[in-house]
Amino acid sequence: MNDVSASSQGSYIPRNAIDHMNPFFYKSHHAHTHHAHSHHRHSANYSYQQPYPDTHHNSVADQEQEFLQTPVPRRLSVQIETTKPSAPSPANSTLSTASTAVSYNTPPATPPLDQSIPKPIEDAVAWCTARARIPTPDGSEYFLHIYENSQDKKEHLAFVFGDAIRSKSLDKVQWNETEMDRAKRGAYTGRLRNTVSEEQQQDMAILSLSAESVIPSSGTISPASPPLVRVHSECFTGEIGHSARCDCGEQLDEAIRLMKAEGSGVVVYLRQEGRGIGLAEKLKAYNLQDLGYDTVMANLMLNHGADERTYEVAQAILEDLGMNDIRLLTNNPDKIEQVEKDSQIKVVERVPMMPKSWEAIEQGMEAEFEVKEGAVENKIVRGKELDKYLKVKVERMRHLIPIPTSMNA
Ligand SMILES: Nc1nc2c(ncn2[C@@H]2O[C@H](COP(=O)(O)OP(=O)(O)OP(=O)(O)O)[C@@H](O)[C@H]2O)c(=O)[nH]1
Repeated sequence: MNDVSASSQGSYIPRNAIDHMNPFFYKSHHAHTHHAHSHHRHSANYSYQQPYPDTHHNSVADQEQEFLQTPVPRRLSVQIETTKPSAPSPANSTLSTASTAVSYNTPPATPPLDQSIPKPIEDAVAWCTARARIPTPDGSEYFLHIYENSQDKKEHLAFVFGDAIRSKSLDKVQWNETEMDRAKRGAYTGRLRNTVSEEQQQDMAILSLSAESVIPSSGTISPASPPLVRVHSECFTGEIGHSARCDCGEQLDEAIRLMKAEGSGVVVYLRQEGRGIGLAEKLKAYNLQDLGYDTVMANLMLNHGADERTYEVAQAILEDLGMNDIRLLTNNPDKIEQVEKDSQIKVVERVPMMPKSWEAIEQGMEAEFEVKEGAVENKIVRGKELDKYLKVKVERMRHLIPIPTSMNA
């Protein structure tokens, strides 16, 4: 476990990060992290580990194959040593690709938080502070819910489709509030109607709500089958930035489309950009990906875990929305485990999210599958970078998507 392997070329990768490259490692290891970490904190334990296996002996394809088979930690659970190891010789301190060379010879200045200190176990609580109707271009609509919570300061969101799904915390009557106060924060059933005349629009003193102002709900009250749920993590680049590096925008659109079609469902939109590492760190990871490292390795090289997301807030939001049995839109088995863990929520069905371009390839429709140049209205993505990213998710992050047979050849 603690042996140090020195390679002739390479970067500072803590040996333990390599030893523990197992997607199940975080959970199984958690119980004894304290001992393990306190040990590592006091022993200089860096190694100059090549990010890819020895380039002198294997072909690039062999190296990639070998590397892809190395399981990865869900979160990085090693301590970075405070004692600086002896400096590598210049020859050992360069990561290079055919066209680029990047110096990488200093250990990270800021060690990650000490995850060996057990956090107090407390249940997350989430409460809805505002809700409003959002009409969409095809004439359908949903209610956007904003949540605060006991775990962080971020504004997590829920897109709620259909009138049957209600937020308990939103509907709760607050002390001294008027019907107008409730209407302002979205705590009404049905729809609000425009009953304000043009003259009244200038008069801010009119703060009452008439009976005609609310149109009662005409929708179904209880959905027939367990509702569709998507627990989605923020991806600025994929959802707003038209990036073809990932399928996040396409997945969000598809989840919304399916829920509109069913007339019911919830997208919990978590502000966990970059699998929890944040946008700035994700951009750094993209630079490493441009140098040839995959999405998992790039995170590890930045001293992050492969996936640092947590799902307690999602559970709390789903519980507030009265969810019990759900059909979860995901390819990610880790997400299913995390959403169900110690909660009332049960994933009774996993609804796969097949990437559109892979679906087209599998159906022999690749030629017909077209992404309009500069298209922004639909977020269907395709391309070599997307293919590589998706393959890594299947091979190293346990994602349950069949790789098109033509890509395995
Ligand atoms: N660090 C990092 N994050 C990424 C990268 N590409 C996308 N993301 C983030 O990954 C998250 C989405 O993760 P995915 O793996 O696509 O999906 P998932 O939510 O785990 O699984 P599904 O439910 O099957 O979609 C979002 O927070 C994105 O910002 C990347 O290359 N590096």
